[in-house]
Amino acid sequence: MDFLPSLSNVGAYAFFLDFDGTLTEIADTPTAVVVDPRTPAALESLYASTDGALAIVTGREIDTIDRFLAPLRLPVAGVHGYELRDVRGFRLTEASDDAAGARIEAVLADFAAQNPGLLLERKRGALAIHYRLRPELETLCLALVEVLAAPLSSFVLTHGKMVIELRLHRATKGTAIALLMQQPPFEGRIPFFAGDDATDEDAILVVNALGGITAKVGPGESAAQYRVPDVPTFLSWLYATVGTLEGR
Ligand SMILES: O=P(O)(O)OC[C@H]1O[C@H](O[C@H]2O[C@H](CO)[C@@H](O)[C@H](O)[C@H]2O)[C@H](O)[C@@H](O)[C@@H]1O
Repeated sequence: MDFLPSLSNVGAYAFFLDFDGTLTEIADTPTAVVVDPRTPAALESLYASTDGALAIVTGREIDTIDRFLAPLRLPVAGVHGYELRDVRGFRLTEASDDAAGARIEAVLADFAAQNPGLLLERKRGALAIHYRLRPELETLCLALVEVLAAPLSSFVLTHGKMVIELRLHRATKGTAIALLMQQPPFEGRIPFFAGDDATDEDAILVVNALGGITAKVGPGESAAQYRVPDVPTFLSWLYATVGTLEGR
């Protein structure tokens, strides 16, 4: 896989960027993430230069992204495409089985309480059990979530970076990008996506199919066209891209 080249004619693109592991380094816990102070300014500049064709596409809730990037408020596809904030405002893109989710949440909360270091992240439309501080519990966490999800056809289980997520909906980062690409200011542009994790592959497949550019940040198998070795290198690429725009 080639290294991500610099883009000419940046204004022709629609940018879709993952958050954790792409715009920020992975931290020990979801709340411990630190955003480089240059990043919101760079995103704001890219947003202006593309007439608003920039969205964060993330497993996080939109509110969480707003807090990390404050005071910047960008278009965001949150919880893997379940939440969407675009020119039409905020909406949920799919139905979710919240009643079954509440029953599973109770079991997982109990399990996390009995195993200090495990973190249960409750999101609108998803539950995530983080085992980064207790890596030896990976197999047990996976087995428990599989058992809980097995009787429920409406659930999707994904295994990310030291996290097992149970989605209560069928949206993906790919479906979110496909939706956004059908509306202004994204439509008619060349999609660009960068991401680092397993759930980003849904987005990479859609953007590849739309004739866009895809980049994988960090190691691991990917259908992306280009590779970026790590977060600092991706941020340098982003800052250089924005710097190029400002220097025009
Ligand atoms: O789609 P993303 O923006 O990449 O979000 C994916 C998940 O990111 C968060 O978890 C990951 O990052 C944490 C902070 O660096 C880390 O502690 C954890 O181990 C990672 O899995 C977030 O907490 C999840 O909700 C997102 O789905």
